[in-house]
Amino acid sequence: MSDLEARFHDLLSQIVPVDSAAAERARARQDQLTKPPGALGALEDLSVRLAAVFGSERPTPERAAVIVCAGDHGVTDEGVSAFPASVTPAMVANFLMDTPSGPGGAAVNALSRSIGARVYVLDVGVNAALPESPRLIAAKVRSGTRNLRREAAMTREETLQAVFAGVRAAEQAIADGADLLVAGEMGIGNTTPAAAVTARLLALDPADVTGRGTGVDNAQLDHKITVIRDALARQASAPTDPLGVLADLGGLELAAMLGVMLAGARARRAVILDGFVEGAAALIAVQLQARVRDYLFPAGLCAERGHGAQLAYLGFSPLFDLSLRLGEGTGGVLAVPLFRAAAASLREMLTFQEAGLLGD
Ligand SMILES: O=C(O)c1ccc[n+]([C@@H]2O[C@H](COP(=O)([O-])O)[C@@H](O)[C@H]2O)c1
Ligand SMILES: Cc1cc2nc[nH]c2cc1C
Repeated sequence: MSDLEARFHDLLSQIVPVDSAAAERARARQDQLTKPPGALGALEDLSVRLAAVFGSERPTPERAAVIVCAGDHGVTDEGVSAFPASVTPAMVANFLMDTPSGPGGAAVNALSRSIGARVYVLDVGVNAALPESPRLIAAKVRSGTRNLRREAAMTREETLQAVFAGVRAAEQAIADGADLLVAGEMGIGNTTPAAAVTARLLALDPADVTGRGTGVDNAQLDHKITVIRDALARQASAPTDPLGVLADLGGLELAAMLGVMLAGARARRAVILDGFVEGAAALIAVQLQARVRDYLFPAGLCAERGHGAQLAYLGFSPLFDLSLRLGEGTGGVLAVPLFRAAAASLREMLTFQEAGLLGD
């Protein structure tokens, strides 16, 4: 076993179960708050899950950070995206650009500013030199993956290097004060590896989990499904080895997001998922270590086909459906105010008894 693989197993074993006693106290408190029991709907369940993560029936998830993991994909040679691969470095430059409104001119920057979340940009595999920036975490493993239609996208070592880059980025965000981590990504072509990983890990037909990504037409969608079928037909990874599936069919930014999820869980922070690409990384995370599931939180249902199957497998109900299909972590960022509100209901609402509203 390589040194990295040994460290990876240590990381998995250091993830402890969430605090179910705190969850029970939070549930009991929700039931006594000045409202009909259950009237805050999904916010109540969210608050109870947050209590379990933070080990308190009065959780305080306030500071949010989004880690946008970026990488390129050799499979773009097959024409699986509506946009050229050059958009990946261009968008990363946009995430880092100084604008009159503040740092970053992309949707994730604007949405994050609107809710006071910090944006970290992590390069694990962009196929171009990037501008220097204090906001860029430079951890390029290689300049994009290999073409997964023809060969394994990454070696196991490359995969683990990208995972640990994600771990370090999450640890940096946590050291800077984040208690809500949003996993986000940028990588032209990455809905193809996300669909391939999902099909293999959930034993589903590629046609059922492959969507239009950035907006491919019907003919391109059929071709994309064929590319994924060819990748699966190489039979180079078994569903019983999720890390092997990630190396074979995944991508560098998927691996980095896995690292963000594992590091977040180890540090007992909540990790908010965005869309379909995050969902694929989450499947790997929970198949490697089932305890991670309780630290992961869905945001909205995204428009990419297959996201619903991922959430169903994970046992999550989405918080909203805004037909988002952008990526970057945008859906996760939009969910942050709901997390703060859910926790505030537990902390700040009075019980009937505290409010003196109890009849006799
Ligand atoms: O995460 C999602 O649900 C999602 C759905 C559709 C598109 N994306 C974004 O679009 C890019 C991938 O789309 P594509 O068509 O190039 O595979 C990548 O940069 C993602 O951030 C992301
Ligand atoms: C412009 C653009 C922005 C993106 N952000 C995430 N994926 C993207 C794909 C494109 C094409």
